Amino acid sequence: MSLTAPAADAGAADLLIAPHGGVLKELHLPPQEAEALKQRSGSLPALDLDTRQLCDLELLLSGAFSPLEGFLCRADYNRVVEEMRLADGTLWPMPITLDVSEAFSAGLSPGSEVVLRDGQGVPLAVLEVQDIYWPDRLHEAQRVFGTSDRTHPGVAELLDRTGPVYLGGRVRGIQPPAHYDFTELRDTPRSLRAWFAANGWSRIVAFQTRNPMHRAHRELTLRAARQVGAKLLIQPSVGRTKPGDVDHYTRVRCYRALLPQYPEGSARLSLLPLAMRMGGPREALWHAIIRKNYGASHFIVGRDHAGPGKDAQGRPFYGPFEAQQLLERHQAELGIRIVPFPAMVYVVNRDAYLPADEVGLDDQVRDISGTELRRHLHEGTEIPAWFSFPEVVKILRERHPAHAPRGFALFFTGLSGAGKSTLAQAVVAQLLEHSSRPVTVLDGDEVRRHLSRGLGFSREDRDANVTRIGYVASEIVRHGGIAVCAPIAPYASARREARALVEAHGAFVEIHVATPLEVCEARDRKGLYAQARAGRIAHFTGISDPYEVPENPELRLDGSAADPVALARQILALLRNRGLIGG
Ligand SMILES: Nc1ncnc2c1ncn2[C@@H]1O[C@H](COP(=O)(O)OS(=O)(=O)O)[C@@H](OP(=O)(O)O)[C@H]1O
Ligand SMILES: Nc1ncnc2c1ncn2[C@@H]1O[C@H](COP(=O)(O)OP(=O)(O)O)[C@@H](O)[C@H]1O
Repeated sequence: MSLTAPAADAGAADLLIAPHGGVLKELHLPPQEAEALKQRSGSLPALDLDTRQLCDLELLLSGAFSPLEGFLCRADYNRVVEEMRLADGTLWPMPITLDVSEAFSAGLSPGSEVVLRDGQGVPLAVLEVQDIYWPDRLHEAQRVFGTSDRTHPGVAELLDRTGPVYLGGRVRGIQPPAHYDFTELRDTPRSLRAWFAANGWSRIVAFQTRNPMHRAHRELTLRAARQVGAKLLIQPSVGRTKPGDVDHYTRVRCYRALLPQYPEGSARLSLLPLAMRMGGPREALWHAIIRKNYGASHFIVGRDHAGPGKDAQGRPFYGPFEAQQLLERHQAELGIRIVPFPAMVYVVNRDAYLPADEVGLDDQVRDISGTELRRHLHEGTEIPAWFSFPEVVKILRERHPAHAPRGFALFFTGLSGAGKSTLAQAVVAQLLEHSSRPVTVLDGDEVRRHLSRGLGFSREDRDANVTRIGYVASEIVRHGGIAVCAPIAPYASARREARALVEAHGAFVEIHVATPLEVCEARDRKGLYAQARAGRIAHFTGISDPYEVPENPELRLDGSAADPVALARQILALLRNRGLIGG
């Protein structure tokens, strides 16, 4: 069985930079072979990919991850983690791995085939399993991200939402993942290279972004392009970015509105279905390699490239110019030229944007952070013309109307009988006294009658229960609603998972109802503690099953310290302080 031949570069295409490793590794099979494999795939074990895996697969198949020919086997993985190199020595900084559960891996052995499907069950590719291995994910986090702090989104995903077993092996493509949005802006490395060749572009500087672009970005990209005498490729990541980012539909509308601000024929917009890891320097190196595969000769690396924000102690995970330094160290081997750029700032007295390192002592500098911009949008206050373009601001205002309430989830956790349901009821009653915002209650017992019917109290079932609650809450929050959840949720990892789901769209307020076990047991409203003590109920939380005490809840209160009305008032005060409710 043969893979499709690499693009036959000819004429203008010869002027383009060679892909990483020399050859564009497109992994799609020719149509007839793809159809035959699709027919056969019905009888293979199937894996339905999550968003990250789907993005990775799409970029593997299209050749954007050249020279990779599949998901990393152990030898490649180990060397990538330790040294940012594949086993053969090729520079490659990010582990591209296919994680699965232990149960799924149990039915496989080297030589097995697995059909990789999208969320709707459509077969996209077949993996020839070469290697099945148990990675040390903590070690991976420390080496790849330089930390095991779960405030880092890449670390949280790796430690809490990544299966324990990795499958390595070659991938053969049946069909690319389907996209129904902005189809005219989606390119493969081959199609973009062909467009460059057809339009006589060979010096091309690529710009990566996960945010809406404003004047500072336009100035930066224009300057970078002029500096190196190149055309500009604006290639935003639209696969998965940092939780809480502006959604890609809105961003792409903004980018489109910005394009007329560039000299005609000087800039091209193309979307990259990349699942970012927010891995700072290593990620920047990876971004550069990907852009090289798309045919860009230069790559802009700004301040704090692919930065994950601050750690649990409020310190940045990476130095602002660490990414630039790392890429410069590998410049010769990389091929694609790095264009390092300082932050662009607005200098009031000159009414111009300047690189931060060109600003004089007498200059008066202004900037608006992402947080400030969100505040302006929320409060409907003026966004100055020096900061952005009216066309871009209009799109952002449509998406984030002023004073639109932000959705949030109130997540009570604690032992059975701690007072979670009672407090949830009291809070809901007080919320409804003041406003008519929609409130949905996801109470432990209630959820188990519907959403989680059939689940028991094993760790696996409890985790599934809490994740379902987190998922439903995240949908409610996404639409600006209030979700009040009250499960025991005894495991920290499942609570973190629920938090991550919700925080992608709004606020997550965790309240530990820390009523002492003796009080809960003395209350024993349902008689369950007595039964648990008598050994008639196994795995009862607090008696014969663990409860992991939350380390950093937004609020911890003793559910026996005051009456529920008083405790609920305390919670409402917290919500008010955080700007989540009015009054
Ligand atoms: N083994 C065991 N351990 C703990 N709780 C038990 C168990 N068996 C039944 N129950 C009853 O189920 C309610 C807890 O369900 P949850 O969905 O909140 O639990 S979990 O979050 O999935 O751990 C809990 O309700 P609450 O008392 O309202 O917390 C109990 O009534
Ligand atoms: N603040 C409180 N003061 C006194 N009793 C309370 C308080 N909160 C709850 N209770 C009582 O404790 C029992 C268990 O409360 P419940 O809300 O059902 O707990 P959970 O949902 O955590 O299992 C109920 O009988 C309830 O009336």
